[in-house]
Amino acid sequence: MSLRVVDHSPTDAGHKRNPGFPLDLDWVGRVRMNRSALERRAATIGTRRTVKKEYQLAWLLKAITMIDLTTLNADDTAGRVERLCAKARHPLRSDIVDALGIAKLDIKPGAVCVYHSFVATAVAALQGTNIPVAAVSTAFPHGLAPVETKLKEIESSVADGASEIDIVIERGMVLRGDWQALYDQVKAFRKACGDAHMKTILGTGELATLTNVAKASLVCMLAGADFIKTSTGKEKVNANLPTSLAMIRMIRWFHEETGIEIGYKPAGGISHSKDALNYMALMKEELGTHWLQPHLFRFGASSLLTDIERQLEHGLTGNYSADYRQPMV
Ligand SMILES: O=C[C@H](O)COP(=O)(O)O
Repeated sequence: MSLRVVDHSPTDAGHKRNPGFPLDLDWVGRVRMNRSALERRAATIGTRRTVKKEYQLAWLLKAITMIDLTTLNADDTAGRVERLCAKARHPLRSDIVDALGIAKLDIKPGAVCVYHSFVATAVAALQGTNIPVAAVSTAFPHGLAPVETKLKEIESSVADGASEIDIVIERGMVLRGDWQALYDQVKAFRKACGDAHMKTILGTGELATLTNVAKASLVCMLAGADFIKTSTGKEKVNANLPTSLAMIRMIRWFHEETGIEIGYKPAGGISHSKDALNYMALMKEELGTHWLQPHLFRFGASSLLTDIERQLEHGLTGNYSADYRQPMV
């Protein structure tokens, strides 16, 4: 099968990391989001445009390179994390890779994402692959621990080899409108991350309004976030398209004002290929193809890869295989 595959190599050469900026409360005060307008716009994604046939397979392969392959369960074990890392090394069955003729592309996920306790296990299991390990540090998923404890957790994750840190903000700071407290804490987290890239989880389903989501996005970007991320996957409402639109528009505004490109990570409940394609279409339409690269876009997802693998097989054979043929962990 001849596949028109878009460029999968991460081209982050020349990417300037967010240095952080002073807290501009006047800018924060000017941020407003209109929920019904965002919902109307989001509803058009996936209806007006779809990618089909070999283009769809190419988009799905690209999606794999932007997945943070995740396990964040209370019953995680070293064995489960090792199996997840084995899947990260070989995200697609070899018969699918051969049939698509994509062995040379060496497709790998964006990162493996685990709790702090399993960072060392994942780093060891991924040795020699260049796949980064992301740790959810700072009292994930609630974020409610003394700041010193959270800073220590970040430092420990970095010491164990995590090169990406997903921090969670205290939702109460947003609900109280205490932007200074949020800024100060996220800035301290960024300092503790050092060279590790910081993704800032907002817990959007618990922030009450899209204006709050947008203001919190801005404050986190000003404080030095490399990525803004929707959810922990543990809130009642996780990633969705209207919320994504609010965050993506803040990324665009921030870029217009500062020239700095911030990454976006929707997370929680993204388990179908169609969802992945919708998020990618949204990114392309709002920020351009340039943003569809692993250093600027990630899916936080525990089961998306399984569905993508099934869709790729369906694209090749016309049949859907049973879930057990694409086991995750
Ligand atoms: O950050 C990642 C999320 O915890 C994954 O959520 P999920 O299990 O709903 O895919």
